[in-house]
Amino acid sequence: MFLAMHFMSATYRQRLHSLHRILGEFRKGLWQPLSRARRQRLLLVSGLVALGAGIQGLAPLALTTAVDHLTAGSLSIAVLAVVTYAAMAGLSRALRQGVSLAYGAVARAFERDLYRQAYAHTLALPHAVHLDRRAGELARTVTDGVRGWRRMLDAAVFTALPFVVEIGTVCAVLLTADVPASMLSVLLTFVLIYGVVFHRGILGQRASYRTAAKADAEAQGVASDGLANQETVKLFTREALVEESIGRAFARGGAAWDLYNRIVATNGLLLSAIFTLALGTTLLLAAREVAAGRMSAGGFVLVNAYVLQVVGPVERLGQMAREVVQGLDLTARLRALMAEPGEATLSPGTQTLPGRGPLALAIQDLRFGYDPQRPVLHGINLEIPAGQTLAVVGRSGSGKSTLARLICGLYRPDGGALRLDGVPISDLSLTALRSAVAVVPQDTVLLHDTLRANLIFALPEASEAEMLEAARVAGLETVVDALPEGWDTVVGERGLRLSGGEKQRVAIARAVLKRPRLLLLDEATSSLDTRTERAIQSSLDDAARGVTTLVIAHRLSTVRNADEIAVMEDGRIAERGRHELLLAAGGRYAALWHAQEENGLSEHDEGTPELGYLAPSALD
Ligand SMILES: Nc1ncnc2c1ncn2[C@@H]1O[C@H](COP(=O)(O)OP(=O)(O)OP(=O)(O)O)[C@@H](O)[C@H]1O
Repeated sequence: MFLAMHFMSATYRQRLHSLHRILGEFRKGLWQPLSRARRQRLLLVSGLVALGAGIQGLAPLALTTAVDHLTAGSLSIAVLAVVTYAAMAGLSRALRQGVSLAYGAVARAFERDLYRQAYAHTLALPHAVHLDRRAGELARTVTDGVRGWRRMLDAAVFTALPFVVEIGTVCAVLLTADVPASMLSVLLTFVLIYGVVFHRGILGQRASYRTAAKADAEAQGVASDGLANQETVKLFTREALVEESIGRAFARGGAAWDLYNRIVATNGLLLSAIFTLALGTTLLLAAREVAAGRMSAGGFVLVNAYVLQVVGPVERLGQMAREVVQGLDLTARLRALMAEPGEATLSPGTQTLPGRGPLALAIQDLRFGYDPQRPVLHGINLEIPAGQTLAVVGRSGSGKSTLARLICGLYRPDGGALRLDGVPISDLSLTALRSAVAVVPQDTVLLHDTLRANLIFALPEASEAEMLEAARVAGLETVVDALPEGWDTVVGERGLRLSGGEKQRVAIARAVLKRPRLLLLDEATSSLDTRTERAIQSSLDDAARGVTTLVIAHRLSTVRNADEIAVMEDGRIAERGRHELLLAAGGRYAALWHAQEENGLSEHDEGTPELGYLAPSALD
C-alpha cells in the first residue's frame, strides 16, 4: 500500500515527467547531432555490454548444474559445468574491459561534439547575456555541463543497460527454475524496500550535494575574482586579505561536503542492513526447503547466487541514480543556457544587402533602454547619406555608444527604425549586417594570439600586401617594427601586453582591412597621444573617404571636418549641423568647443596644434 502510494504520488509523477523531458533533451542534444558512424559504434558498444550482462546473469546456472552433478556423483559433467561457469564469468569480464576501450573513443567524441555545440551556442547568445555573467562563469557552466552529460552517458551504458539485462535474465531464470513462490515474494519485497529506502536517501543526498557544490562554485568565484584583480591586489598589498577570503570560502564548502559524506555513509549502512536481512532470510527459507527435501543442493546455490545477483544490480542502480542525479545537477545550468534563445532567433531577419559601396543610414524615432525602467535613447532621428561622415558628440553617458551598438545589432531597439539603403536592419540577417559594418570600439580586446592573427581575423583571405597597407593606415607598422618578434608577437590575454594606444591601432587596422560599407568609430583614437592621433586621423580620413562613417568623439577638433555633427544630450539629439554653423549658433556645441579650447583641448586654427590629454570630465 505504502509502496503503491509512493509510486503514484504527484511529486513522483512530476519527477517522471521531468525525467522524460530530460531524456528528450538528451536525445535532441546528444543523439541527434551524432554522426551515423558514431551512433553505430555506440550501439555496438551497448550490444556488447548487454551480452556481457546476459552471460553474467546466466552463469549461476552452470554453477547449479556443477553442484547437482557433484552431489549426484557425475564428475565429468560437473567439471564441464565448472569450466563453463569460469569461462562465462571470464568472458563477461573480458567483454567489459574490451568494451571500455571502444567506448572511450565514442565518449570522447560525445564530449568534443558537446563542447563545440555548447560553446557555439554560448557565442551566439546576445551581447547582453555575456555582459550579465561573471568572467569564467559561462566557461564553467559549459565544462560542468559536459562533465554531467558524460557521467550520465557512462551510467546509461555501464549501469542502466546491464541492470536491465541482468535483472531480466535473473527474473526469467528464477521464474522458470523451481523456486518456491514464498521465497520469490520475500525477495521481491526486500528489493522494493531497498529501492524505496535508496530513493529517499538519494533525495536527502541531493539537497546536501547541491549545497556543497554551490559552496564550491562560490569559493571558485572568490578565487578567480582575486586572480582577475591580481594587479590591484599587489599594488594595494592585500594578498593576505584575499588569501583569507579564499580560505573562508573554501572552508564553507568543506563543511557542506562533511554533511554530504555523513548522509551518504548513513544511507549506505541502512542499505547494507536491508541487504543482510534479505540474504539471511532468503537463505534460511532455502535451507528449510533443502532440509524438507523439496530443493536440491544446487537449488540452494542457485538461490544464494541469485540473491547476490539481484542485490548487486540494485546496488549498482543506486550508484547510477547518484550519478544521474549529480549529472543532472551539473548539467542544470548548461541545459538552461542551451534553452536561452540565440541572437539569430531573436533577430530572425534573412535579407542581404544588395550592391557594393557605401550605405546610406537612416535612423527614425529610435528608442531604447537597457532596462525598461530607464530609457537611454528617447527618439533619435539622424541620417547619413552614402559616403558621408556624421559625427556624434556629447557628454559622457548621453547614449552615443548605445547608438553604435544598436546599429551593429548588438541590442534590438524598443521602438523606431534603423535602415541601411532603405532596408530595415531588423529584416537583415545579422551576418549580412555585420559583414557590412566595421567598428573601432572604445576598448579593444584582442585574442591571445599573434599580432598577425589578430589583424587577419578581420579578413582571413586578405593578402600580405593588404594587411601591410591596413597596418600602415593605422600607424601599426611602427609598433610592429619595435617589437622583437614583429608580427609574430603574442599579444597576451585580451591583448594585455600592448598599450591602450597600440591596441587601438590594431582595432583601426582591422576595420580598415575589412573594407566596410559603414564605418563606426567609437572614440577610435582616444587612447593615442595627440601627435599619433593627428597622424592616424589623416590616414583614417583617407580610409573613410567614400565610406559612410559615424564618428563618436569627445575631442571636437577631430570631427570638425565632418559633413554633419550631431550633439547628443540625455539620449536626444540637441543640435545638428556643420562645425561652423553650430559654432555660430552659440548653443551647446559652441559651449563644448569653447570649454575644450580653454582647457587647451581643441585646436581652433590649423597652425596651433597644442593638444593635451583629454580627460572625459572636460566635457562634463
Ligand atoms: N550594458 C549596459 N547595461 C545597462 N546600462 C548601460 C549599459 N551600457 C551603458 N549603459 C548606460 O547607458 C547610458 C548611456 O551609455 P553610453 O555608453 O551609450 O554613453 P556614451 O555617451 O557613449 O558615454 P561615453 O562618452 O562615456 O562613452 C549610461 O547611463 C550607461 O550607464
